[in-house]
Amino acid sequence: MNKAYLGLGSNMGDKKRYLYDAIQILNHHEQITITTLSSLYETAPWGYVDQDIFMNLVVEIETTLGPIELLDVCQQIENELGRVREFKWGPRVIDVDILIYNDEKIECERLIVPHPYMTERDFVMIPLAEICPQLVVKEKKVQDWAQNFNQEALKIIS
Ligand SMILES: Nc1nc2nc(S)n(CCO)c2c(=O)[nH]1
Repeated sequence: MNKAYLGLGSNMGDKKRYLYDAIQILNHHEQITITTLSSLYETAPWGYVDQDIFMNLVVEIETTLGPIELLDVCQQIENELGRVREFKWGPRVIDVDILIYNDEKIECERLIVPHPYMTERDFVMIPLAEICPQLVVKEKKVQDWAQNFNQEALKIIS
């Protein structure tokens, strides 16, 4: 059995609904079990800032899928929910990123794990610290990475 952490985000349309639908598709996949969900956070856009605020959360899963098979499922979910890639780091109805896969370091054309930008992103590290503060990522505990960010900047929404 493999353990992975996925970062989900949306900043277009009914953001909560898109995130809920993505979680439902993951949970109904016969080779994926959702074991923990972070809270849902309202977050300021990172990377390309001239866009709407995001909603983000992190999901812990157990899966029998390999990393590329899991990536295929994540991309299928994005396609199924209507994601259109207009430009890099632009607005999107849904994003499902693989952040961590076991303790593997993967670097291939389609996939880099741990996610290359994850430790620079409050919208990843703060939800991740909520569910697995002691996990070590890039040789440092998640809780220590999360302390680099202003915890107040992210609002937990119900
Ligand atoms: N707050 C926030 N900013 C973002 N910038 C990009 S790109 N993304 C997409 C992440 O792959 C986000 C995001 O999910 N949340």
